[in-house]
Amino acid sequence: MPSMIEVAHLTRRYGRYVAVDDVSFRVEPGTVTGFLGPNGAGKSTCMRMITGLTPPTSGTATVLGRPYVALGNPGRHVGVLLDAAAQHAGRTGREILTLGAIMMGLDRHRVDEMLELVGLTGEESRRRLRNYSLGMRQRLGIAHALLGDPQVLILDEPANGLDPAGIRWMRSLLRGFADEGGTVLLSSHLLHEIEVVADDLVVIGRGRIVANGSKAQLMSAAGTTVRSADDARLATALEVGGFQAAPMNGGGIHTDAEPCVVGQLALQQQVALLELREAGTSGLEEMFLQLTAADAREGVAA
Ligand SMILES: Nc1ncnc2c1ncn2[C@@H]1O[C@H](COP(=O)(O)OP(=O)(O)OP(=O)(O)O)[C@@H](O)[C@H]1O
Repeated sequence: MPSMIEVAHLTRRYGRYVAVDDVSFRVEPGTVTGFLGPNGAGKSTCMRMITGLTPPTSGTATVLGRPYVALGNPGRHVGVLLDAAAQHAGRTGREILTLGAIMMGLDRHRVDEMLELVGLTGEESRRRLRNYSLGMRQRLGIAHALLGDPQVLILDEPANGLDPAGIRWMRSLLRGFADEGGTVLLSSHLLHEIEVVADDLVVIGRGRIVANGSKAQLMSAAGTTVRSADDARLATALEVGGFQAAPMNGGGIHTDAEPCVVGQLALQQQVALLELREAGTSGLEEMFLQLTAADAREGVAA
């Protein structure tokens, strides 16, 4: 089956500044792909190029096998949420959805269905957007993206402004969408926000892809965490053995050696182990921070 979204060597320069640098990835049908990167990494610029809002300096992006702008009535194929604040502040939520429905040639009852789906009440739908909280704008944006019953969703930081219950709701909505064969590309600057729902991850730092694969692949490559009675001695033994050994926040060591190797080395060194496990999620977080730390453009000083 062809990829639903295909990005090939996408590059965008602003003057001499390279915001997106030779980015390539694919998003497969029936999956949620998390597009992860720190602030300023180039996620929004990529998504704007995929949806035809920003012309690339070079490279191509296709959705459903065509450039987005070449899709007839694109909202019926691809649901897009790029900036939840970008809607007209003087319109009510209901008006925004109704206009969308008219433009896409949809039955008006879709508007009520979508309002109900995203949990906006009748009263809320009649408020003007300027009086919406960020979370309500996100819900409305998701309703707008889903209005045309698309096969593909492209959502830029949709969890921004949602409370924990809202984030959980959104995850189950997106999971359900993908399980029924839909395709989701979802960006975030926070791993924990999307790792539960993502099947695949594309990690971007300073405009470049720094990791790309299934979550399971990336997790298994995420190494081992160990706590012992003598971390310094164990770390030295690991390094002598050719492995990396980095101290973790709050104690313990993160290493690229497998748990059985760490156990053997600890035995040789007669260092008592207190805890030994595959790093999994915490390793993924560690890897995300390491991969992007050198690439973060903002954040450290903030
Ligand atoms: N129109 C523009 N003119 C000049 N620079 C731009 C423009 N749009 C984006 N950039 C720069 O390109 C870089 C990537 O921005 P982008 O918004 O794509 O990042 P992001 O990963 O989406 O980050 P965030 O999570 O902060 O939105 C940033 O340094 C940004 O300042």
